[in-house]
Amino acid sequence: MTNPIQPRLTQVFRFVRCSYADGVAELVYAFDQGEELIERVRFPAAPAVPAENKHAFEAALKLLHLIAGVSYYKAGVPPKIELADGPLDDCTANLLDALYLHGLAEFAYRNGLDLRGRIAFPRSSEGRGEGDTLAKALHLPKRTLVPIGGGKDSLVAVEAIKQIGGEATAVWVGNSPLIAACAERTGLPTLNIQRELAPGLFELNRLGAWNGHIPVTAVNSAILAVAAILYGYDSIAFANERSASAATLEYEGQQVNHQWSKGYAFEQMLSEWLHTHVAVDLDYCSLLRPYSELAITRAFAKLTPYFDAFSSCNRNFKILGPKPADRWCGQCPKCHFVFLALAPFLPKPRLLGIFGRNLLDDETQAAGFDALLEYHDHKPFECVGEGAEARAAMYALSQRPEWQEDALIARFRSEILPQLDVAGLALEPWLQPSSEHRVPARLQAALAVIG
Ligand SMILES: CC(=O)N[C@H]1[C@@H](OP(=O)(O)OP(=O)(O)OC[C@H]2O[C@@H](n3ccc(=O)[nH]c3=O)[C@H](O)[C@@H]2O)O[C@H](CO)[C@@H](O)[C@@H]1O[C@H](C)C(=O)N[C@@H](C)C(=O)N[C@@H](CCC(=O)O)C(=O)O
Ligand SMILES: Nc1ncnc2c1ncn2[C@@H]1O[C@H](COP(=O)(O)OP(=O)(O)OP(=O)(O)O)[C@@H](O)[C@H]1O
Repeated sequence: MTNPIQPRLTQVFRFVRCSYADGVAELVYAFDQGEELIERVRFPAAPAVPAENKHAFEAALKLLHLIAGVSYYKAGVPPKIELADGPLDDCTANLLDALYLHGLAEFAYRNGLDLRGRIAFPRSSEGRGEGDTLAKALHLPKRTLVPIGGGKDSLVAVEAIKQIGGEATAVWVGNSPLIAACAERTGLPTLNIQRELAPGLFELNRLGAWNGHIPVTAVNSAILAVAAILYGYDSIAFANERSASAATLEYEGQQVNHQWSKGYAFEQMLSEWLHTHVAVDLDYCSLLRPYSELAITRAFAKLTPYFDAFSSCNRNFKILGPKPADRWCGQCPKCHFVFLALAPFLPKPRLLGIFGRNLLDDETQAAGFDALLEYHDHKPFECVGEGAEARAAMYALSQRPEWQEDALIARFRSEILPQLDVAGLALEPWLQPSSEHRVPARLQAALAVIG
């Protein structure tokens, strides 16, 4: 398919329409008068939507259309956004404005763009709307969709729900065999939803579209909200850690967070939106919200049955292009961080067995670990823990005889540690949960299992 428009010169981004039939949602967008861009989301063996749930389903589908548009909007970032269905109520417009501004903050920063003042979803002039009252209860079955990402976090969430006897389904979006293997290993019922980006987007990329990071967790969340109504689940429990709310860097007064749609601000906005627009008994939360990355790696270190199946290395999850030959590329910030964060909690040979090598005994990886520690660099644009957390893990290893000789630990001791205040390097505070979360009452027992 060809698209003759010059994406960076477009004036209007249009949400053209969305529809659903026979398990397939079609989300349609266009720039100016250009060709339609059609994303499809396939829900396998989807049951018919009962009449009493139709309104909720339509609302969730509409939100998915609005949220998934971020992949296409970013190709041109034109000055105007147009909605075929008319303006949004304040609550919806606030959610979308925030998501596009903060979820695209890394994209904007890396492309030298400033999106402040540019993103304004059309909103109804009355100023009030559906967001002011709760939606009706749908009496959804008491069971949980647990999204699986192939990495450690979602597996910690799965095992916690299993331990409290919660009814749950392991669900994932996309066709990653690695995620499928992890989902299978959970022993839970599984649900695999397929997502096909509009082929026209790749054509736009070839034509020189703006490109960069998008808030993919928001897209997955919206897909799962549709799935919850379709298949009948009263809760969606992500595995987004406390550290995900921390900015990657600050630039001209704006926080840039690679993980914005994994953060608590987005979780609160979306869960409130679902309660007011879809169903008051549909809960959206993160089961790992109270925990730091280090608390999660400590919990994961006990889950040995997953050690030969999981991977946190995002290079596995590319849609296009080559995947790493091994589950762990060993070169990227995720590999660096997960190696470092697991190290305090696993016997060294066990850790080296997972990664097939010792990343902390490889001098060529020094710059990568320095960035994690925020030493001479900012935190990488990746899903990694806070700098202070990485420093605490490094310090803990530097005190252990079995790690002291390794090249990067020895370098930490001689070069970096003398510049740090040891009082701020304890591991223990990172293992304490915070009280901030939106986990519904019936899943709260799972929190005690993790912590
Ligand atoms: C797998 C990955 O990390 N991809 C990021 C990478 O994309 P790349 O161009 O190298 O290859 P593909 O993933 O094959 O994508 C091809 C193009 O498709 C477009 N695109 C893809 C997915 C999508 O949902 N929307 C899209 O528009 C885009 O034009 C791609 O170039 O680099 C991109 C640019 O920085 C990233 O946007 C790709 O990230 C994916 C969306 C992705 O799934 N990334 C997750 C692993 C990820 O970053 N998760 C974050 C969560 C952040 C959040 O707030 O949700 C995390 O774990 O911290
Ligand atoms: N393809 C996917 N389908 C559904 N949910 C996903 C997908 N990829 C990631 N997620 C979910 O998004 C959240 C954030 O992903 P993240 O990559 O941080 O978690 P993870 O893969 O479980 O662990 P790790 O941090 O080790 O990579 C998790 O709840 C994860 O399950």
